[in-house]
Amino acid sequence: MTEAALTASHLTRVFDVSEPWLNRVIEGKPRRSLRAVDDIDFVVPRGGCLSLVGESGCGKSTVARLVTGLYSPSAGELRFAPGKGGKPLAAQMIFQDPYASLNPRWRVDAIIAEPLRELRLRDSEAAISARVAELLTTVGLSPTDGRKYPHEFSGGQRQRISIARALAGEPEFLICDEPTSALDVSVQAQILNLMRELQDKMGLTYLFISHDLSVVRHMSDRIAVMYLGRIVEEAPTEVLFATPRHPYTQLLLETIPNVRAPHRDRAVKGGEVPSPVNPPSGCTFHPRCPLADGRCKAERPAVLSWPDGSRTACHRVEEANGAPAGAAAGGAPQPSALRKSAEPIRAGLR
Ligand SMILES: Nc1ncnc2c1ncn2[C@@H]1O[C@H](COP(=O)(O)OP(=O)(O)OP(=O)(O)O)[C@@H](O)[C@H]1O
Repeated sequence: MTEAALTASHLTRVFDVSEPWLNRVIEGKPRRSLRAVDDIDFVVPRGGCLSLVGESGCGKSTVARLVTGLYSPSAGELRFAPGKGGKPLAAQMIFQDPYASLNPRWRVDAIIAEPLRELRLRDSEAAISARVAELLTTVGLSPTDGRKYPHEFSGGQRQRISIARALAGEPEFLICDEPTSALDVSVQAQILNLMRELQDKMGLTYLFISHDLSVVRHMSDRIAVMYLGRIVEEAPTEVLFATPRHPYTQLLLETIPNVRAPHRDRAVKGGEVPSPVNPPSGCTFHPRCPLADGRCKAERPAVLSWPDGSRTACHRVEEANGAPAGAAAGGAPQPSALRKSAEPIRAGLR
């Protein structure tokens, strides 16, 4: 059993998406709210990686912003374990688009030095320069690259610069929001390998966010699949890939091309994600679910925990499996043992 770095309990974020007051008064329209994150529980194991996966709009980035403190929860809570030396756990974010998140007018050494200066982590210019050079080397760049500007680098190199800047703040916890989705597949593998190496070397904890199960497969100890603001399945990575239980997880897995069907259509089948402003009744996945019946339309499924460490919110899974002695409703999962260091991620990922 591993210690938790972060525990989310009943985490909820509701946005007010009402029209302006005057329009509502004139046109008699009611207030409208959108449950971007709807009562979710998860644990990020210390020194491990939990990935959140799902289609666009399912609430992944909102969770990332809640964890970084950019948004506050509408309900529920986030509990961080203490960091090194009893200090609050230091978290840093790595963004999807390294170009947009790097100031184009600053040289790379100034970009990486900024957290060192702001957090007063080094007390002289010489010490700052030495640390910047060390960080550039750590992420596989050359200390002389510090003299260049972001536009002089490729996408993968820019993401290395973003990682170096994030590491400059000496974080223990990195929140990675689609860090490789703007990169070519072969470069994605290099960045994922670098992130895993850094995790092993520095004992970093990751909350990793992606719409692509194949990207998170090699990074994650556990994977949580989100749909319309809820976690519909959460399991140890190998369990999720070997025995995906939820019909939505199965749909997501079908979109991963494999050796036998490399050109498989990557769109998730079963139609569009419904509007979270006016979500479907019962199980919100029922309009797209090939297994849905009357109960799914009427009744919201509870989250059940299974003896293999997975959790699902699906009536049909519950009916197909019975409710075995080990299954229990609700509650945040326990952090389980972390994966062993695996083979390097190959170019192509899949
Ligand atoms: N500040 C906001 N105000 C109103 N609605 C918001 C706000 N931020 C997000 N939403 C809505 O919340 C839902 C979840 O959005 P979120 O960005 O978290 O999803 P996502 O899974 O990260 O999608 P993507 O991969 O496209 O970023 C969406 O319907 C989105 O329109």
